[in-house]
Amino acid sequence: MKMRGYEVLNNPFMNKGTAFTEQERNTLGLTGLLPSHVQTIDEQADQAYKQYQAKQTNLEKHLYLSQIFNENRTLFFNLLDKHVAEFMPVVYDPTIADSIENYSDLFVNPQNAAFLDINHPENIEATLENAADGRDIELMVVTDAEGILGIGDWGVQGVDIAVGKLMVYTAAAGIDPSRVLPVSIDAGTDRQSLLDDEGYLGNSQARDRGDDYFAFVDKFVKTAQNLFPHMYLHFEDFGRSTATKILNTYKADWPTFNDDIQGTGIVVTAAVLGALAITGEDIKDQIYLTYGAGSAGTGIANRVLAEFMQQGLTEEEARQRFYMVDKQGLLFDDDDTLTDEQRPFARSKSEFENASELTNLTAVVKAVKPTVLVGTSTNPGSFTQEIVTEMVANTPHPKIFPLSNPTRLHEAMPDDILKWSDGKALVAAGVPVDPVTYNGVKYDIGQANNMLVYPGLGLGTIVSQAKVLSDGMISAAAHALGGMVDASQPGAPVLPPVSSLREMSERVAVAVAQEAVDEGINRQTLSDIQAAVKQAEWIPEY
Ligand SMILES: NC(=O)c1ccc[n+]([C@@H]2O[C@H](COP(=O)([O-])OP(=O)(O)OC[C@H]3O[C@@H](n4cnc5c(N)ncnc54)[C@H](O)[C@@H]3O)[C@@H](O)[C@H]2O)c1
Ligand SMILES: O=C(O)C[C@H](O)C(=O)O
Ligand SMILES: [Mn+2]
Repeated sequence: MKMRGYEVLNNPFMNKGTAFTEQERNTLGLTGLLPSHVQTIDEQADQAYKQYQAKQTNLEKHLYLSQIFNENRTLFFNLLDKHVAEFMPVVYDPTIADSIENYSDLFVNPQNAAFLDINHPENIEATLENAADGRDIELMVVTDAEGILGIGDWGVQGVDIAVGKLMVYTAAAGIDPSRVLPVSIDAGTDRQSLLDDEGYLGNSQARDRGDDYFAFVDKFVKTAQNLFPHMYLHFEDFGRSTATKILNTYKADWPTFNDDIQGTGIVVTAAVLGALAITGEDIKDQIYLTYGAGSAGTGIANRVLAEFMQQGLTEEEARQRFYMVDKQGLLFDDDDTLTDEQRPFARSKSEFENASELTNLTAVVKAVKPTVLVGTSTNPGSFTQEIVTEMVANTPHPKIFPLSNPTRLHEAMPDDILKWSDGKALVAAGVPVDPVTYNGVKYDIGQANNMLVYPGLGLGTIVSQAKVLSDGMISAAAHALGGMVDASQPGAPVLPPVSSLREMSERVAVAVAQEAVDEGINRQTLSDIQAAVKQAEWIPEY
């Protein structure tokens, strides 16, 4: 039966609020349920923007926008579209970290998420069906919230990252918001403050990482694929010990994507390519140092390594140019605590005269003389003046990318890096930062956040209905993004600005869909890819 009256008003996918026309009010049983004046979406958006501006803190702004999201998706995305660069840090990173930390206290609405409970694997199918509520889902973002940004384990409260990533998918790539599903896997939490909190809304039990957990994930993936056979599945903020294992289990069979590993890998590869376009250097001459060799650190290194090989180096030659530092210092091959992902990058102690001293980043920078330094360590302030000065002494334009989120965890802030390097460093940061003026030059700082790429990657995969997300599609995305810098401007950023998110996403989507077609893994026939991508984009208008 067709929805009527309050059912319509309370459905965020259908609700237009005061913008329902007189005729719609008559046919949908809304007569008398709204004030008489009919508004346009632009009037609604203007009014909402004024209210938004009156809020004092970013968290208040975030909650206000969430309220509009909860009530009226079209208006929310129309507003977001009008103010994308201003709103992105409020709906997404870094403010989303505050909303996650306070989720249980602030809870008002489940936001159409699916809440899967590790204690009830028998409810997986019903949960997904209930949450989809008859909608044909083409994209899920799932998190178990073991490694939210750099802030760790937040249990069920991490569901907000799935909701937030999906907001960015629609804002950046026009993914239809009625065809997405945020999913939380509540596998418990090891955060004592949540376990001690009577108001905590998730399972108050230790996090499960055992066989039960992997069986649960397996049941979820298979049930979801069965219910929605064309779905693209995005994994977000899983823990270091499970993320790669899960991705590797499914990536050869279904279109699955891990944002921290693959999305970040693409963005940083694009940032390296952008930086090289600015300096005119050759990628093959770069020495690459990872600081913080977890999901993102190793994922990025693998993608950049693949780029070195694509540009002509053998794997052995390429690996010679990579070093990794984690808590213990430079990673060596005699260390039996290395993860499977770290091991291929470990070095031999015999390469160094002072191997036993290479237990901190400063000593390693002095020893290996990196030209590219990427921080995914969650260790704030670790890119010190001494390190930056040392890099400048060894390379004319060091590429320094502090990526740990949120802002308070950044390894260094761009203004300091530019000051310490006398304007020579090429910098990108994980969160948005204002331009830096140094010695009369304005430096725009690229935001090396995976949000620059995952929306377009998803759109390209969905439009082509690719059977899997292939390595070639991932590489195509990095090149599409890496080719967008304007190297002729002094102080140009190494990545395109967030204000051109839509253009970026479209470009990435076209490149990705084209690659799927070239590889013959598309399940959707596409004669004009550009047109198909454009046509797939949902527009936030009534
Ligand atoms: N900008 C982006 O797009 C982006 C994408 C993904 C992750 N990140 C950020 O990167 C960080 C790491 O995320 P992850 O998913 O890889 O987490 P992770 O837990 O998998 O990895 C973190 C790694 O850092 C290491 N580490 C912790 N403290 C350290 C220290 N003092 N010195 C050296 N290494 C240390 C840990 O041992 C671990 O290997 C987070 O802050 C996250 O927000 C940013
Ligand atoms: O969520 C972000 O802003 C980027 C990234 O996926 C992260 O985990 O930090
Ligand atoms: Mn993440």
